[in-house]
Amino acid sequence: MSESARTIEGYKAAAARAAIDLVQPGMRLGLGTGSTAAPFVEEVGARVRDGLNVICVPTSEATRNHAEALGIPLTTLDETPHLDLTVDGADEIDDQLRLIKGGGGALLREKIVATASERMVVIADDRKLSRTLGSHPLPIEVVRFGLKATVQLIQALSAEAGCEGEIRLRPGEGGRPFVTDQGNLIVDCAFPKIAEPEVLAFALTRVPGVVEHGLFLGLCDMAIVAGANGIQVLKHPSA
Ligand SMILES: O=C(CO)[C@H](O)[C@H](O)COP(=O)(O)O
Repeated sequence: MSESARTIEGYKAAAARAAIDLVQPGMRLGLGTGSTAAPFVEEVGARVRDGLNVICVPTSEATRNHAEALGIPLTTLDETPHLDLTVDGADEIDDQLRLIKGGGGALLREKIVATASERMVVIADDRKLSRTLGSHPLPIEVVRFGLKATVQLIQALSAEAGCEGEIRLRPGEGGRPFVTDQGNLIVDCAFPKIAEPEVLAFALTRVPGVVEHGLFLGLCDMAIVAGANGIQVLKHPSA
């Protein structure tokens, strides 16, 4: 691993360590997905081994496997429909704590879990901060049926919402498309500048083949962002 990659991993771990201070005994937690959420899951696992009593809902099968291996008590939203806190990563964060998520393909469960939570806290390294969303392609989860028609409609309605760019089906292993935990596909939309995320989000709700999109708007209460100058905590104006 190069020096800069090691540094980025260090920032992710630092953000995860800072977030563990928000966890209180008895909490119902949502556990995010990705390389920044993973050290947070490790932190929760270490606290559980020390006797912390929490119950957690994972946002993906990968996180479920990780949490199970660490002995973290797990539940489901069917058993525990309301959570106290979800801690997750993000692909991009703007200054209003609007997010792009789904780089790891877990956006649907991540959005369901975040929405079921009293608070959502994002942990990230400072490369994820952005003045205007769009430096990371926007992932959209779509059903397999009618893929071409769905992509064309995403293209047309996104253009009306001021966003144009290449839309690619996310590749998976062995030349096959990537398949989400829900059995759907992901298309990644390279929209260089999403000036009005709410307008684009509304446009995408009009596409029947879209299951969910990776714009997380009004969901994130706080972002813990680590970088060369240490940790910065960004709070949503309403939090
Ligand atoms: O949305 C996600 C997974 O669907 C992740 O939170 C996002 O992709 C960030 O991942 P990482 O922490 O590995 O950069």
